[in-house]
Amino acid sequence: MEERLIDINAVSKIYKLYNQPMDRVREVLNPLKKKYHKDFYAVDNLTFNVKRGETVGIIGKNGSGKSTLLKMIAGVLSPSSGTIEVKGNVSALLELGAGFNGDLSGLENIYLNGTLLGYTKEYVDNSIPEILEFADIGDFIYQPVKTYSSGMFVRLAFAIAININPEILIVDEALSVGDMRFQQKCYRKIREVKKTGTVLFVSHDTGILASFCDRIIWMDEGKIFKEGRPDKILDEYQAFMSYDIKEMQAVTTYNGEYQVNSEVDSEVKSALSGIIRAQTFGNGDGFFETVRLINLETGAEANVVAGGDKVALDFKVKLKKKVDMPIFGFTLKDALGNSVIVTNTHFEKVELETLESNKSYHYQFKMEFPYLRNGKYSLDIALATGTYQAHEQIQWINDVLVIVVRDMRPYQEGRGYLVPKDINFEKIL
Ligand SMILES: Nc1ncnc2c1ncn2[C@@H]1O[C@H](COP(=O)(O)OP(=O)(O)OP(=O)(O)O)[C@@H](O)[C@H]1O
Repeated sequence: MEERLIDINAVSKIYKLYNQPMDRVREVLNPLKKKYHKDFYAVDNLTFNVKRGETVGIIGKNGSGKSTLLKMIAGVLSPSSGTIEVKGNVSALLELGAGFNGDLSGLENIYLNGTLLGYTKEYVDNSIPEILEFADIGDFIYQPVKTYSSGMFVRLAFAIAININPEILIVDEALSVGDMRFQQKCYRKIREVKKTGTVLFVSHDTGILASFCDRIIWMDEGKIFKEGRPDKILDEYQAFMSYDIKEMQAVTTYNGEYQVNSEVDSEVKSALSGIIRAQTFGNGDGFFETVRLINLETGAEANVVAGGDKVALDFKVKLKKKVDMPIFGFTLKDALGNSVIVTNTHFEKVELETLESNKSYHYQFKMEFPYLRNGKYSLDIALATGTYQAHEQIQWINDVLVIVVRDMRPYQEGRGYLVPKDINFEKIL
């Protein structure tokens, strides 16, 4: 059986909320023990576990209870009810500078933190060279940490947390402060921790979560609202954050039945076969009847494309009600859900007529397909009404199309996102 490193059972954290500060005193002094407070559940009866080798991302809007949960796992806060069992040493990066004494130098704080985490002086002595190298803040290590910039703070905190070989690493949004190079260095280290232990992550960066996490827990009002694989949960979360939509309906993908061209090899076939069911949301005033990517030279449906192909995103919509100020748009995403192309009729400066009720319309976005690295991509399509700044979704469909990009030249593995069409290498004399 896989070993559980974190076991959380019916955990709640309740805060007493008073309407005014005096109510707290009134409550203490009241001879009849009258209540002057309301119970507020920051974390409400949560149960889940995390196994060794698993990385779990925690998402949710501000105030949904993420930090409270991580603090309880880290042992900084105690739950009001329920049990938390943690096996192994925990290293937590919670609020910036938590656990630091501002008047002590960086070096003294390393010892202070080491002791707080239960390590001997010898152990910390041995870890010092690695910590200093990782933090890379030079002579500032001898200065009081209250003089540090927020970036320096996080460098030192992370260097300590990661270099004492934690089995459970908890990172609460802290990394967003460091610069890009430092972040990359941290992510490499986090991958190492993941091999033998577990990492719990709070971040608003869905790209990072998609590339790191095996599982996402979406919290809302102190409860688990949804949990599952990143590709399933993160799209819905983004829709929720942008449009306040919590439930998407499942629809069958429009291109679920592929007529895979016989020249296409088995690798492409298998990429196309694992298609996820598309999900949709909107106010229901209209819907997409068909969505296809067409190769304009052959006229055929293009499930497999290469950079430079002339293609059209061809779609038909049917309106149930009249739609003023329509906007059509699409997003092409890579396999991790990162947006590669985002455009719409507003960006393309297209003025659209009012769409009449009970009518169907047929449009195409035509373009030369960009030169992207080989792989599987998916496409979202949407019809909205209003302006770019303030609009309502008529229908948005996630992952309506899955597209495989194939550059037929040999040895295309390991390329960056964009593959320039022609790069000439010249010797300058
Ligand atoms: N000491 C406290 N007393 C009363 N309420 C608190 C206390 N600490 C947190 N809360 C409340 O608990 C809820 C959850 O807070 P928490 O910081 O865990 O949310 P979060 O999901 O981490 O938010 P964010 O994304 O803003 O960091 C919030 O409504 C917050 O106001």
